[in-house]
Amino acid sequence: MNLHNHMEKYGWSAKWQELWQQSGLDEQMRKPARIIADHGQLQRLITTEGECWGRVSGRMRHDNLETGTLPAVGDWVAITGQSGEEAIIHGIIPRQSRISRQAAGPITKEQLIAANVDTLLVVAALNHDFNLRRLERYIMMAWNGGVRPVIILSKSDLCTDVEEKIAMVEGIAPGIEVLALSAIEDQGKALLETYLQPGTTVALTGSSGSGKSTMVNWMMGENVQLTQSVREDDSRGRHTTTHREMFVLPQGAVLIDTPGMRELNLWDEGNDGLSQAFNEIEQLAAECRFVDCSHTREAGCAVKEAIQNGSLDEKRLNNYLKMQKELQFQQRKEAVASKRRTATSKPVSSRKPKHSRSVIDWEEA
Ligand SMILES: Nc1nc2c(ncn2[C@@H]2O[C@H](COP(=O)(O)OP(=O)(O)OP(=O)(O)O)[C@@H](O)[C@H]2O)c(=O)[nH]1
Ligand SMILES: [Zn+2]
Repeated sequence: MNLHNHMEKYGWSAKWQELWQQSGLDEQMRKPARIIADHGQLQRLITTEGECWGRVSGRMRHDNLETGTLPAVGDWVAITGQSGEEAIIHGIIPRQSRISRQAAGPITKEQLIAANVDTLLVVAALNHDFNLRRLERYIMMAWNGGVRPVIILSKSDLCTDVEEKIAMVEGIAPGIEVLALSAIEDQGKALLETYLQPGTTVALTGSSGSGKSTMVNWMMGENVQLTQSVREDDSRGRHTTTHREMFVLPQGAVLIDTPGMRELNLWDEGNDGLSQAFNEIEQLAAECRFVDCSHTREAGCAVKEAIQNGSLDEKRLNNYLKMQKELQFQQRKEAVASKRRTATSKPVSSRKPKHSRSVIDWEEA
C-alpha cells in the first residue's frame, strides 16, 4: 500500500512532496504530517501511518518567541517519533495560503485561523443575515491570505427573490462565484460539490446561524459521527463552530470549520486583497485628476462621479475606505513595532504594548 495514502486523503500531493524536499525539513528520520486539530499544547496529526497526537518541540517553542510561528490547523509539518507514541513537531513547510485576522489584544499580531486553504466558502443566509458590507470583509480576508472566496447564499427556501439577491452579491463580488442553496430542501448540492473535489482544502465561515452546521450535515449524509456530535452540541445550546477541526468529506475535499468570527479585524499578508476585492474602485481611482485623491471632495474625482451616475454604490465606497484605513493603521503599528524590535534585542513577547487596539464590531456594521 502507498504509504502516503492517508495523507493524500488530507491533501498531500506531488506539489507538497516537492515543497517538503525544498524545505530542508526532510532530514534524518523526519516525516511529513498535517495538523488536523489544534488543542493548544497538543496537536492532532495525520501521518503516513494514520492519526496520532503530537506536540511542538522545545526548540520550536523557543524560536516562536522571535518568529511568532506556531503550527495551525491545515499546516504541513515535519515530525519525528515511533508509531504509537506522541510525535514531536519540528518545523512547518512554508504555507501556501492562509486564513487569518488580527488577533484580539493590544499588540498588532496575526491570528492564524487555518493554513493552506484553497477555497473559503462564505455562508450567508438569504433571509435575515444579508449584509453586503460583511461579505466584502470576508472576501478581503480570503484574498489577503491568497485564498479563493466563494459565496454561498443559504436557506434559499426562505427567500422569494433569490435571483435578485444573487445579482446584488455579484455586484460587490467581482470575479467571485455566488451560489444559492437550501440544505433543508436539498437544492443546489451539485453546484456546491464542484468546490469539493478530492485533494482540495476548503474552509467554511459565516455568521452564527447562517446554516453552516446544517450544510455540513447535508454534505456528510446521514449516520456520520460528526452529525451526531453536531446535534449533541446544538442541544446544549453551544456554538458548534468554536472548536475548529478538519475532516474529509465524502465528496473528497478536506473541510476546515473556522471558529465564529464576530470580530473580524483584517490582517494583510501583502497579497493586496483590497485591490482584488474592490478592483473596479481602484480602476476608477486611476482616472481621478489627483493621484492622491481621497475620493471625498476633490474636483475631477472619477469615483465620486461613478456614485453620482449610479454605477457605484456609496456604501461600497465607504466600506472600501474604512478597510483601507484599517490596513494602513495596522501597517503603521507594524512599522513602529518592528523599529522597536530592532532597537531593543528583547524577544517580541516581552514588549510592552504602547497603543490599545480599537475594536471594530463589524457584525453590526
Ligand atoms: N429554512 C431553512 N433553515 C435552515 C437551512 N439551513 C439551516 N437552517 C436553520 O438555521 C438554523 C441555524 O443553522 P445552523 O446550521 O445551526 O447554523 P450555523 O451557521 O452552523 O450556526 P453556528 O453553529 O452558531 O455558527 C437552524 O435552525 C437550521 O435548521 C435551510 O436551508 N433552510
Ligand atoms: Zn477620486
